[in-house]
Amino acid sequence: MTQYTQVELLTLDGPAFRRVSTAPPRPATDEEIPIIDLSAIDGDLQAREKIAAKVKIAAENTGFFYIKNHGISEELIERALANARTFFEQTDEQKDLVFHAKFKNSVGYHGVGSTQINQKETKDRKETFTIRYNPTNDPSIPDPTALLQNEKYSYGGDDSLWEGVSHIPGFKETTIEFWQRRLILARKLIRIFALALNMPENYFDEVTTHPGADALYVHYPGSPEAISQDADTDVGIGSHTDIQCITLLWQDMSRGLQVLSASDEWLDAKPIPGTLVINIGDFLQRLSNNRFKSTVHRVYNRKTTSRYSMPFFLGFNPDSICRVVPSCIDEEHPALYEPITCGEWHRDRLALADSKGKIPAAS
Ligand SMILES: O=C(O)CCC(=O)C(=O)O
Ligand SMILES: [Fe+2]
Repeated sequence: MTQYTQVELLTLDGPAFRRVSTAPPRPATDEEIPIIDLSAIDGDLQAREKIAAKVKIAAENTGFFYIKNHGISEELIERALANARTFFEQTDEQKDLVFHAKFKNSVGYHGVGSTQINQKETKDRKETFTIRYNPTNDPSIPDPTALLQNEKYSYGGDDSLWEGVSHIPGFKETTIEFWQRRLILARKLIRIFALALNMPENYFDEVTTHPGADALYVHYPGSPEAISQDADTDVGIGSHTDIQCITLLWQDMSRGLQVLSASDEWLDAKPIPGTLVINIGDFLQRLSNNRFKSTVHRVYNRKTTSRYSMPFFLGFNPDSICRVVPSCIDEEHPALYEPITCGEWHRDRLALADSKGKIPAAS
């Protein structure tokens, strides 16, 4: 008989609990985590509606899917990965040149065990390098000056962040280029999500002009020997949901990403070459009146070798008030949530994690 335990999650309304089977993770079926082909995304509306129909099913089911033919070149991804490796292979002193506490908004370096995304589990066994939205790098912003003058959008400490990694050839250029390509792709995807919510495809355009856009390099070190069950730094990243709208994740071939299925079982979200993993975050779940699922996931790297991943988190403009999407409201489904800005939401969620004594590295 299936046995269950519970995962406890931090939410602004107090702790939330999710039932989860104690069985080891199993492979996901093609329905549970489908592969969606984006080759027609720049075609006509009808082609995008077809993609949206597939995204809708995935969003209402597991909340995770893979995308292929997403338009970001393997060459750029390999170049970004090489930079991530070079960065993490440095000495602690070199990595601390970009120690997060030197900058605003937690950008820069967080060391292994310095974060704990799930307070009921163990410290995260990962180190990260984080950048956030910077209007100067956004190809769709004609004049970033006005935005930069506003504290809310100001990236803060940008130049000094790049100074701390300037000894790594091409690091800044490649990191920004990869961020830009994902920002462009994320904006296309959010249009697909608008269609999937039965709204016009430009519905979210006005809230993605200067959106939250956090990009991380993540290194999960290998463990020299099997990690004992009671070690206090065990998992790669504990069970959690992402905070903002959608996540675009590149993962290497190590495996270790596990996703909680609609039937409360852990699924292996195995790496598939040429794909990115897309998942929905809490803010989009909220705007969809819980129609689209922000799904619990975690990473276990219990191998002796390193695992690398490169997530990108899209939010909406930090200052735009967002309300539950009208198509998700009817007499039987009244709006479950008040309007709120994504910035406030993100800040409160990060502060909640911080109040538990652990500074989150983003997401
Ligand atoms: O490293 C991964 O594969 C996933 C990381 C993740 O879930 C996160 O950073 O929110
Ligand atoms: Fe995540």
